[in-house]
Amino acid sequence: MQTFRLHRRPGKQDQLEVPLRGRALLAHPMYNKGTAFTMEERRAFGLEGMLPDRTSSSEVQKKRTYQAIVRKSDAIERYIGLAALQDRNEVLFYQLLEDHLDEFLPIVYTPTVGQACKKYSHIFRRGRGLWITPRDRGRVDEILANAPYEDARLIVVTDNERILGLGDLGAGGMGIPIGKLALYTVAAGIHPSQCLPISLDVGTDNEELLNDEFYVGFRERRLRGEAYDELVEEFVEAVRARFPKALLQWEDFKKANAFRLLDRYADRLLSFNDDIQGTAAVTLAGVMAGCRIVGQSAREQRVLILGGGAAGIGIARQLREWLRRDGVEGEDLTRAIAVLDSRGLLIDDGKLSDEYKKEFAWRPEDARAIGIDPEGERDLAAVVRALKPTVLLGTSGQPGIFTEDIIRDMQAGTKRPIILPISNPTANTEARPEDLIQWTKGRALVATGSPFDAVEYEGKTHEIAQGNNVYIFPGVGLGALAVEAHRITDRLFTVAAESLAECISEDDLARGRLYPPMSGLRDITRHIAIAVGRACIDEGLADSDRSAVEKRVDEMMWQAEYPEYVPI
Ligand SMILES: O=C([O-])CC(=O)C(=O)O
Ligand SMILES: [Mg+2]
Repeated sequence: MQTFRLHRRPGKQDQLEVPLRGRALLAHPMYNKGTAFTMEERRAFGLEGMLPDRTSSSEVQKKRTYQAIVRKSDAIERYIGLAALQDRNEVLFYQLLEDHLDEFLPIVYTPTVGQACKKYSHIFRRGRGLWITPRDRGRVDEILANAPYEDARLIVVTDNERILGLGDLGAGGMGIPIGKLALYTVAAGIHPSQCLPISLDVGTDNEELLNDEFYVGFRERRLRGEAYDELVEEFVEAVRARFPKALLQWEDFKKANAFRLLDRYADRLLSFNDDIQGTAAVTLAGVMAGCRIVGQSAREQRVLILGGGAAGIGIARQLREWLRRDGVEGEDLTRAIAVLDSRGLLIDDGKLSDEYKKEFAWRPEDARAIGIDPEGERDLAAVVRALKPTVLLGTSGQPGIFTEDIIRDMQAGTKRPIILPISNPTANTEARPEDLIQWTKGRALVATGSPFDAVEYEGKTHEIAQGNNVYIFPGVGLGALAVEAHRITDRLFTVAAESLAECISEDDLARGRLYPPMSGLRDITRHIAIAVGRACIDEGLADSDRSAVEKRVDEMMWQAEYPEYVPI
């Protein structure tokens, strides 16, 4: 493996010692500058004659490339164009992403990334990241040794079984770790060479994929049970041995595996589950903002969560702590949070098979106390009528399930309902913001998981903020890495949620926004990272110097710029 040594020169362009020449340099996505190579660099690195004459300034190169992308009218074509750019020139890719975050985030991330995952085998160009299949049992470490860089600090891994709200997408799920890591670089400045996307391609139960002649993944039914656990175990041990400083983010595992793996490895590996913990923190911050707007405290809230999966239960845990901190306890605490799965309100009637759901199951007498017959109707409509929630959260992936009737029933019990249909991508959202605003005559406070345009209602503009874990995971990751934390806990996500809430201005709140504008993502991430880093030290999860956290965070945040190249 070649060494690229960077020399920082404050006030001047950094210098990079580059061990490559000629074609190898042009073909290296991390170090290729394309037409931005200067005449001196072309001479020094054997590139003369390999590029057209004129050196582009970074500005001109960005402008030209931007136009080449936005010329494509189709979102998936833009995705393909950006992915190709990432594979050709990473500095330029990150410059464009940062300069046009509002425009390109919905391409490299939800919703378009969902489409790209679905079509993965049909649009496949070049592999990125690593795949591990059941055939690699016994030699996972050899696969990790093939990572393009030695110093992985951030690993996002999926087994593809619950990609966004789209379900089992087999090998196509790789788009998600790639997209999440691109955001780690944009938001937290984690250097691209320290990011490693991994797919545990353990097969798929998606018939369409199994029957698709173009399917590029491991064409078998999903590995399950002990064999699955053994493969994951080998994988985790190989990560610990090869990348001892890395943080691992579990992403888009289906609920049972999501909870099991998080619990099993939380004490052995610097790791967290983004869908359980990241989504919970971003939701808490949004609910806190909603309460500030309506001038209410936590203890005045009744929360209904539709979705008993990773996100729903994670949110319930984070909100329960929030209520507890505000003095809610005992039965009041149980009855302040209703979680509904596909069978309706979770009730401990001896038929609940998922262990993690039991935490939030009501006793039959609790249900009766609000007028729900445990043996009778306990679906969304019935529970909304009985509970009169002030906060309605959707993590079910079921489009349109928050109907007009349900929202009207909710509004009968609260003046300004807080409603977050956060399932992704766009087509899986539980309700469209424009409908929610209309049905509630402009009173609902709304945020969604995927991006939506602002809604005009009776001359007023309602901005729809995006309640997506992208506000959280980069800051938690950066903060933990900056202080070399050895563990991640739920408490750090509470800190992240509170720090995110601090970034919302009075002006945002006055406009009904539950989150700050996405364009400030880098500053928000820095703010969260500093708070998380300090919390790691306070909680005994890291041994670093508390007064140095801010400096460490700033040192870690890479900016996508070309250094000057010098030959070794
Ligand atoms: O990827 C996103 O946009 C948020 C997320 O984690 C999910 O929906 O699974
Ligand atoms: Mg996810």
